[in-house]
Amino acid sequence: MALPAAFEQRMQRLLGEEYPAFRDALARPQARGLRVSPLKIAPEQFAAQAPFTLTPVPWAPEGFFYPDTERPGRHPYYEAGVYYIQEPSAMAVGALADAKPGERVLDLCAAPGGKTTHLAGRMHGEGLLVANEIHAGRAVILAQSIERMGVQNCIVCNETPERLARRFPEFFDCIVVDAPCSGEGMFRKDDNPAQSEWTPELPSFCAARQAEILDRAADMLAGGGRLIYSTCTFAPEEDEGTLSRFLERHSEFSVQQVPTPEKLSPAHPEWAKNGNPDTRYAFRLWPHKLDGEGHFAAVLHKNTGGRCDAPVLQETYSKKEREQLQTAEQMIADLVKQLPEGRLVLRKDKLWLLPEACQLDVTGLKIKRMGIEIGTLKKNRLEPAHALAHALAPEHFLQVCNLSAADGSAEAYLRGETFPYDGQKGWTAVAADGFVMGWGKCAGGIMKNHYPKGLRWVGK
Ligand SMILES: C[S@@+](CC[C@H](N)C(=O)[O-])C[C@H]1O[C@@H](n2cnc3c(N)ncnc32)[C@H](O)[C@@H]1O
Repeated sequence: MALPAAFEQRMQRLLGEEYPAFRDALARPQARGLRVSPLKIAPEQFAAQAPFTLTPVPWAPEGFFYPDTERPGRHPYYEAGVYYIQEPSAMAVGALADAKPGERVLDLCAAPGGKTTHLAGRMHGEGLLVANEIHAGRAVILAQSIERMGVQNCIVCNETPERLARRFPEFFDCIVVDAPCSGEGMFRKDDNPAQSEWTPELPSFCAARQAEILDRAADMLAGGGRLIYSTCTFAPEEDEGTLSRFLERHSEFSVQQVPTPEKLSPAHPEWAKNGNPDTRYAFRLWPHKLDGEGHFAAVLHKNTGGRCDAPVLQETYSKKEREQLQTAEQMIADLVKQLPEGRLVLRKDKLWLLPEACQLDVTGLKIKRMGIEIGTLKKNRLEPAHALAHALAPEHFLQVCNLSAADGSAEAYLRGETFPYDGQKGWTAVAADGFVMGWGKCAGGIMKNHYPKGLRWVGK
């Protein structure tokens, strides 16, 4: 693989004797990884029963390598949100963030959702997870990832860090800034435009943008909270450089000394101009030292400051809407045995369930989704949302039709096929080996397929 000459020269200068090993690693195929969602199954349990060859990723307990010859991204379990396909090094970020149930967590640069869904798995549906993406198109993809992974306690927004910071000063316990960067760590990845877009000036451009994003993250972090800064680049002008300049501007922050996860290496303050010595507590992930791409990650601690609350949701409904909500509650009882705790809200004809931590006043912000989408109210019926099928465990549905991934019946469902089914009339959750993929509607011994048309396996 040909690399940009200026990049090679810099890396040769920085790595010295190690450079040939680094260069050789970039010529080898990339490692493949998937991260199991604890919202669906305990990772070790899945590894024991999975139809793939999985070996643990040492720095992320939910993560596993799989061989290049296998395709877990084309499997009913993927569609059911059992795992997320994620580059193995990228899993270090969610592991270091270590989000806890009940916390208020913000993923500020979140699309397509790799880190967000990792954080969500650690939170087990408790607390508030805000996933933000500045680009509208990418925010749609982020919302789809959240839906597929069945995350209940997330607000997905499409905002600038500035506008969010004005709404949520000193609010979050944990903020992840997986920053837009020069992408040098991804030069090896298939179909990655990083290499063709790279110029010698890109790192300083990215570093300036990272500074602005991190400053807004600092505004939004509560005192005592942690800020995780990560990139997928080797450039010290970003990485240690961005961190050092941040620490200069923010005396209220320090780099937290966390135990070094297996295979991760210390960062290099001496590589950055005026590098702060404490940036040695940050981590580098090297492709010649582990099975993964290049990454950088640091955990920062905010030593001073308060913890503020944000205005809560105030919704008022007309008499007609109140009646609609009441009817909806009865119709929900025909779909599920029990919904998680939360407040039902009606937005136009759409019904959402907001867990308590998600009941925030978000007026004026661009919101893509919030809590659990329950369904759409049509004349005298409720059409359940696809998201609802992903959000609940099978035991919560009134009716479940369990297909098998091994005999091809789950795949046939994903292709949109109708099939004979001797079940009760009505909406039925359709699962692959106990992992719910979507809805079907049973009538007269036939299961009508309600897997969304846009998601169907065409030609697969
Ligand atoms: C490295 S990617 C995030 C990857 C994501 N965290 C994941 O794990 O799937 C960086 C993201 O930052 C977004 N971004 C670009 N410019 C930004 C800005 N000025 N403020 C906030 N986010 C920005 C990009 O659109 C991109 O989605």
